[in-house]
Amino acid sequence: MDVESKENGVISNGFHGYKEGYKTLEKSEMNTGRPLTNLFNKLILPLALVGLTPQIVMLYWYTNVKFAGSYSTLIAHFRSDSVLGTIVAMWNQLSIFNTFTVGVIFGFFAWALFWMVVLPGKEVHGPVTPNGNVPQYKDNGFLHYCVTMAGFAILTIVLKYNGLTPTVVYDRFGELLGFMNVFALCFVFLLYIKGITRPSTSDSGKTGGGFVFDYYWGTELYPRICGIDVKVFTNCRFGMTVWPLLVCIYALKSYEIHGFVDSMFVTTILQLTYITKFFTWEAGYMHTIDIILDRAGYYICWGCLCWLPSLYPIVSHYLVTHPLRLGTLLATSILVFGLFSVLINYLADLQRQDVRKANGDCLVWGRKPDLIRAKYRIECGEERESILLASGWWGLSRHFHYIPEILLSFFWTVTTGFENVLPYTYVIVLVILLTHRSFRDEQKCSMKYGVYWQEYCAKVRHRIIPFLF
Ligand SMILES: NC(=O)C1=CN([C@@H]2O[C@H](COP(=O)(O)OP(=O)(O)OC[C@H]3O[C@@H](n4cnc5c(N)ncnc54)[C@H](OP(=O)(O)O)[C@@H]3O)[C@@H](O)[C@H]2O)C=CC1
Ligand SMILES: CC(C)CCC[C@@H](C)[C@H]1CC[C@H]2C3=CC=C4C[C@@H](O)CC[C@]4(C)[C@H]3CC[C@]12C
Repeated sequence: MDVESKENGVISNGFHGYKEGYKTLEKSEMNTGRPLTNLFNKLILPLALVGLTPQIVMLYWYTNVKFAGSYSTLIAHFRSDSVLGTIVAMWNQLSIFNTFTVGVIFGFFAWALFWMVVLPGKEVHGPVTPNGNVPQYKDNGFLHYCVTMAGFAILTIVLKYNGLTPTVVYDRFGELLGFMNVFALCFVFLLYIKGITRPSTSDSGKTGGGFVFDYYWGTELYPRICGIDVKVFTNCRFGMTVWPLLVCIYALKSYEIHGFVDSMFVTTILQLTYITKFFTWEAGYMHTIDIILDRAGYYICWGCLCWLPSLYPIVSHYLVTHPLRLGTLLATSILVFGLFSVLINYLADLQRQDVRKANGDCLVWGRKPDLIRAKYRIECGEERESILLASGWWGLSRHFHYIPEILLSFFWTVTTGFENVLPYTYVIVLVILLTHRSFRDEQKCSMKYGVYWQEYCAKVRHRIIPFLF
């Protein structure tokens, strides 16, 4: 890094116009050169997502509480009362602006922001951005997670002694989600304005895709407000933290109604293990496309504020009203297979990281690793090198780690049995998300590494499923 100057917690390295492939990818995603495809990508798809997904997250909740977790009953209701009628009736039942919703949501924001600022952490850097900035982070995610879970345990005990319970969040989740939806839609609009008028860094501005696309995609890559990184807050300190809290609240609710239920126990352990794993690796997440490629717009910010809290804990939400006794053998088997899946996913992520850290001077599965020393050029002309691992987990397929990720979600879902499709929504969405993500990530890698990426693809022929896909 040449001259490093600090702009809002993001270091500017002096050579602007830097490119590791990301800028080109962003442009190619927006402009395909085909008018109809552009119209679809820039207007129709973002408009459909912004219009429909807020209703969809509300409908997950509504289907669970009003239609016994059955999509068929919801569809029957759509037929008798119309889709619009059902949605209007759903919103009419909710009073979303009240002291409870404001208190819970802003109280949690204050808690998360406070710990984000005060907890210590090593300074870590994200990759250099298209415009030559190097984002800085304080790696205190794991501490924040521990403090929050401990705080929740203490709050639960204090409330219990006062005849209260945190499961009121389950009882009034529709109101909270409704409020969060309105808040997130406004917040994303403010981010849109901020990116144009008061950007934190030079990785900002309109994309040229029009208002709808810019609202959906965002106008800034790394917005910071009063020194707080917006994406770290929405993705990690809100979305990924609310998920385990909701899982615990739903487990408590189930315990209040049914006592100990093994299916709820198994799904809770599996989800909490996965989330704990995420927080131990939070700094690694700063190198993924969510952070280095996706701007802070509707997709990522609304997604982490509303989509994640509604969809990701859906199995636990469903089990509150559908307790299923699995029996010791089945419960233990699902737990063991699930834990084994998290372990494989974790080991695959770790293997790639370790090989790069050791500059290839290590063993992979007891052998010298098969490596590609991939060269790439940054826009100022400087050449850099990175390692692509072509053996171990990364030699089985190019995104083998997605398989245990999907299997794990299947295992924590199969605890619900096979009565309804609704609890399987997350698994289904995850398969689509990860397949799409593998294409986006490979487009990025291909632009970054060129022939070296082709060499890797020639060595490791399959994208996700060995010998198949
Ligand atoms: N539950 C959910 O909703 C989701 C979960 N996930 C999980 O998050 C984690 C991160 O996944 P994801 O964001 O897709 O990113 P990955 O961990 O798959 O990382 C992709 C990056 O790794 C580098 N890379 C690719 N191939 C190799 C190789 N052979 N050797 C070394 N480096 C390589 C490239 O970056 P570089 O530029 O550094 O070379 C590439 O962009 C995973 O565990 C995944 O399962 C992901 C998405 C959604
Ligand atoms: C607009 C919506 C239809 C879609 C919103 C999608 C986002 C909420 C999610 C897109 C990618 C997701 C994630 C990526 C990687 C992750 C690492 C993993 O270890 C934990 C989960 C996650 C942070 C995950 C969270 C939701 C997304 C950002």
